[in-house]
Amino acid sequence: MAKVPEVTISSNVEKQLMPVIGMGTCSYPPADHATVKSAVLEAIKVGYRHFDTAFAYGSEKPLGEAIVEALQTGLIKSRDELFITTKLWCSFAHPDQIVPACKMSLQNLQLEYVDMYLIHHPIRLTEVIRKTPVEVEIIRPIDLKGVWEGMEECIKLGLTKGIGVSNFSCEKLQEVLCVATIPPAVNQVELNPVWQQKRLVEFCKAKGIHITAYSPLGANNTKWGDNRVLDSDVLREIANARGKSTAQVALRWVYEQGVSLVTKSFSKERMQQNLDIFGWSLSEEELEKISQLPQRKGVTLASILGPHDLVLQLDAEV
Ligand SMILES: NC(=O)C1=CN([C@@H]2O[C@H](COP(=O)(O)OP(=O)(O)OC[C@H]3O[C@@H](n4cnc5c(N)ncnc54)[C@H](OP(=O)(O)O)[C@@H]3O)[C@@H](O)[C@H]2O)C=CC1
Ligand SMILES: O=C[C@H](O)[C@@H](O)[C@@H](O)[C@H](O)C(=O)O
Repeated sequence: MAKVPEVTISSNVEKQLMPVIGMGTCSYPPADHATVKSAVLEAIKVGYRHFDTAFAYGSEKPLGEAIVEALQTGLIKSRDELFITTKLWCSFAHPDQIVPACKMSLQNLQLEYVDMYLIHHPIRLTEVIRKTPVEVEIIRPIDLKGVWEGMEECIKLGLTKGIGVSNFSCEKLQEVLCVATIPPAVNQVELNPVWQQKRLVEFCKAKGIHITAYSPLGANNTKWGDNRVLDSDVLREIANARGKSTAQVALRWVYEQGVSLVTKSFSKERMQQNLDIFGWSLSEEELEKISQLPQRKGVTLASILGPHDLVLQLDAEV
């Protein structure tokens, strides 16, 4: 079984070890409960120990059930062997609702704590939504100071070991850093060869915030992604020359940026392939070719919530 390297995350209260590759659980079209549960069990079997979920994905419950079963069947000996990340949905991004929302996620997951709790997006919705896009009336700016205090409270109550953010620009991170007693440990953002995020990577490095890349394969075959990564001629040529798949070249490039990554596959063969990116590295020449790829953000909040002014403003920040 593959052993995935770990990265030390040290900007929160305790030092944490996070496996550099995590399994995503957001699928499109949304997978049913049984499919998510069996994919998680398969992922544990092939060596994944880091799982990424969110209230919004509806995958907390099947992930929790898979963990219970993995413990019962001895696939893992203790819950501590896993690194579990979940996220505060925008509908609960209000100071009074952070602790209850975290407790609700823990209940879904049947866990006493998560390893990382992230603010999913820097925006608030005043209602719990059942469908997207949403009406403009329910969109509000987020009270970052109040919300971050709630996140810090989750650590103090032992509900989570670490706290962080997702989809935050340099500007939004700076706002959090100005009010934080406990700085964010992680910023989970879209990052891949066609959206390299050089400025954000530099900024986070300087501030000691660890980046986790999502959609490292460009989220092909989903509503929010496209095939620009997996259909890239440059990546395919490198892959052919190396005897690797295009996906492995993309994931290896992401890993070489000094970040961790969460990628989703519910196929056993691709799960294994996506873990098999160690023991070789890209050459200077290959890195140079990849750095020249045309850049465009793939995942936008407007594609989820609708093209409302505040949402478009956030999408324009990088
Ligand atoms: N914080 C945030 O706002 C966001 C977080 N995320 C998180 O990041 C995770 C991963 O990102 P995601 O957007 O899913 O995109 P990915 O870049 O991981 O791409 C997933 C897609 O690629 C396919 N795939 C996986 N491996 C391979 C391979 N080796 N070769 C060819 N195709 C492959 C999968 O299909 P198949 O299953 O059939 O293999 C799926 O269609 C999510 O599941 C979620 O947990 C994602 C978006 C936003
Ligand atoms: O309803 C909203 C969705 O769950 C949205 O938040 C996700 O699709 C997001 O892009 C993610 O994957 O994190």
